Amino acid sequence: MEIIVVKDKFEGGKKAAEIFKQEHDSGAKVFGLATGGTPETTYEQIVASDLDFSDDVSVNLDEYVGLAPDDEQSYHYYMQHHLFDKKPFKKSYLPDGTNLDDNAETKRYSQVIADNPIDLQLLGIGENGHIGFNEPGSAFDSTTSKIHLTDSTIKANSRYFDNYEDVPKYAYSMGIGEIMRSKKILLEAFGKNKAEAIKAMVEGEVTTAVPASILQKHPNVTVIVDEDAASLLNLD
Ligand SMILES: O=P(O)(O)OC[C@H]1O[C@](O)(CO)[C@@H](O)[C@@H]1O
Repeated sequence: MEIIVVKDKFEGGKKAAEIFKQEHDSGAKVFGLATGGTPETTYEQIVASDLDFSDDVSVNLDEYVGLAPDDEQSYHYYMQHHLFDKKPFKKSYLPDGTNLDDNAETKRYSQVIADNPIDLQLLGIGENGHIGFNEPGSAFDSTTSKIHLTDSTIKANSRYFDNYEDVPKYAYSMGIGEIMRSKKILLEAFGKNKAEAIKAMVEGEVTTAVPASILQKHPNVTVIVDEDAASLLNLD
């Protein structure tokens, strides 16, 4: 695991956008994308760059069950607003939150991922160590599934909603097994509230109690952390 410590999320976004450019220049065609507060500066930098995705495909990690693409809290809306409006891809895939038939939707999305092997997957990390929406206890070989969000995740994400009750309790998420099949993984974390999760991911035991810890077993992971998120690491 390569760890890059940056001053803040702005420097982190710049570094991440550089890595997108390098991978794109060396032939990456399928980009796995994330939502949440963490990748916002990365998308800002990508938008300001000369990167052109018009011949490429994007595959997002997750979507809330029950939210339609035009719902401002949906991850479809987030992606449209932060990236796709300004840097369109040839084709962009996200789980369909309006499909309430979870068997059909998870099967469909797993097929999308199988048909579009991911060259570079961007990840954030939850305070509880989740990647995508794969909460603690998720199997390391999981495929796309409907996840019951933990209280910690609902609380963390309630900052984007009027109140706690409005946060959807379920999400469709790419599985850990599918994330692990990405050729390269780029994980970002900014802020003190991510320090425990980063320490457990990098230096802790590989355990399903910390989903991100499985990344220790992936051959090509780069982690971009600011000084706060890196503050508990034993770096020499
Ligand atoms: O970046 P945030 O908002 O702290 O969220 C952490 C992670 O959890 C999620 O919200 C759940 O997938 C991701 O989008 C994000 O990478």
